[in-house]
Amino acid sequence: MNLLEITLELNEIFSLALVAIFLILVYRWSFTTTAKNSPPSPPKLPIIGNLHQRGLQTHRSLGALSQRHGPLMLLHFGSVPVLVASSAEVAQEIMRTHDLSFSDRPKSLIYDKLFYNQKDVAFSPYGEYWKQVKSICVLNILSNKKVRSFGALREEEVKSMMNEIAICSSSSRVVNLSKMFATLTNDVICRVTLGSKYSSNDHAEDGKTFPELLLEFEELLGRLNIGDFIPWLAWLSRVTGLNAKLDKVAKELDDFLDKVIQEHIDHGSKSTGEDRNEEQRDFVDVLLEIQKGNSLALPLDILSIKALILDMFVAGTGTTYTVLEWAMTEILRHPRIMSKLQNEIRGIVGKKADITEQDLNEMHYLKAVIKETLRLHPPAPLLLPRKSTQDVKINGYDIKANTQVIVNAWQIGRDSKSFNKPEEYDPERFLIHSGIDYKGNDFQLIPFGAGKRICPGIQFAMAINEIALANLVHKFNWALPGEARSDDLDMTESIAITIHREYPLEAVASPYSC
Ligand code: HEM
Repeated sequence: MNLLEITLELNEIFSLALVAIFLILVYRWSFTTTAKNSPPSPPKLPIIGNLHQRGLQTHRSLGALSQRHGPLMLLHFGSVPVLVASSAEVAQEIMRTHDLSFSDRPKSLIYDKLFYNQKDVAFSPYGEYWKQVKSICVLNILSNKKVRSFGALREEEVKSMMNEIAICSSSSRVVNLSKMFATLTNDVICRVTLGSKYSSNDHAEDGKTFPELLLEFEELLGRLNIGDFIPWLAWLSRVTGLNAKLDKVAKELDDFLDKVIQEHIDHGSKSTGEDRNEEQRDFVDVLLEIQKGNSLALPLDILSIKALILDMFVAGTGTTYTVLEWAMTEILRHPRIMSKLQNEIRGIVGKKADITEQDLNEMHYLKAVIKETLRLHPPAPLLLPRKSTQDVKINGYDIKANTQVIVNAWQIGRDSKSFNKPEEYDPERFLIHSGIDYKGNDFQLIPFGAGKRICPGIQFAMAINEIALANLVHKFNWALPGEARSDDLDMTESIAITIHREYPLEAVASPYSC
């Protein structure tokens, strides 16, 4: 989101706030309609409700509000009731005890336009279609077996990143780690999904690369569309340009996907025929085969195929590389942790040239570093929004059907009831409590969500992150550029659905020889 767009969004919210203040005077502050047995709510304004309290970094604003109103809060975004969960206990009530009642996703103009009427997995309403497409993705890309089968491909891409770093290092150039991580993740997902890389050299018609298009897409996903919450103000999205921008980016990506699918169809037997073994077939091949086989309860149309391909990139790329970005940021800020990690990895790998998956299993400190990064910097701090499908009671409070639900994983990870000195980056805590994991059973650490809607890409993402981070700290010693000290490292977060660093992470690498 650029400055102009942020200003527009702020203007939009600000004008709405002014209108609302006027109405408050008109109604002589007589606007109180919250039901008796609802969870605690901060006071709301007419029309906009609590929209003005979302802030640009919504996880932080909601976190601060929850400190005042408690871990189960009911807000109103316009006319939409929004339940906010900010403790492990409440998250468990929502995503385990009442999981089925909270497994739906809300509708939104943004998701509709970007994901072919929410035909992807992530934004699809709960139901048979969602079950079918989720299991297609798990079976063909995301299962443990599939993730293991991509091991060689992952290693090749990590090697290619290490070579790039070695080149920078030999010419004393600063390494733009953020860019390297984005390319690595994009290349792995491209090869698995589309069969080849579409990175910095492949330009769409207007000169944008595929990763650039994805970045714009991701930024749009994090935008606020007032019309989703105040339906009679839906026209505002046309005035602010949001509608036009959504159409433009959706069209650009649609053209790109058409091109890729057509290439697969044109290659005919080469791409989809039996002469290619299971390992050689990419996700597009598999989806086209499924479509041709026509054996599904709900047939896959071409829009579903495009939505599923897009999901793998949008749900998988930014989320995965942001973990590497924040992990390297934190260990550059904490030299003691960096050297402890290097000692572990160098001790296990010894004089071998390459790190194997078997080696990774022994790297407990590496895993603790990744867990601690996910705790303090969950890539999707508010997970993805959910919606209740029936009336439910939580902690004695009545929650009505059609209430939107936000689980603040960012705030939950910083709860002093669960973690000692929660603001400190301290991977050791996960050596002591090594049983705490992020797979949806320990509600104090839920960067991937939990329950039926849990992220199916955990293994896929962690396989990339572990091998990449292990190689980075094994093969190089790292320092900040110039005279910068670890305390100087900028920690500003971006404003998007996935929280990256606002400014790229840059560092200087010097080769390590054992
Ligand atoms: C560190 C990396 C990742 C993080 C932190 C992450 C996080 C999340 C979160 C928070 C959700 C929503 C869960 C909920 O509603 O409870 C989600 C859903 C999803 N993720 Fe991930 N994700 C990551 C990587 C991936 C990867 C690599 C893929 C695929 C290549 C992927 C595919 C999906 C899909 C398809 C969904 C939708 C699931 C559903 O609605 O049923 N994710 N992810």
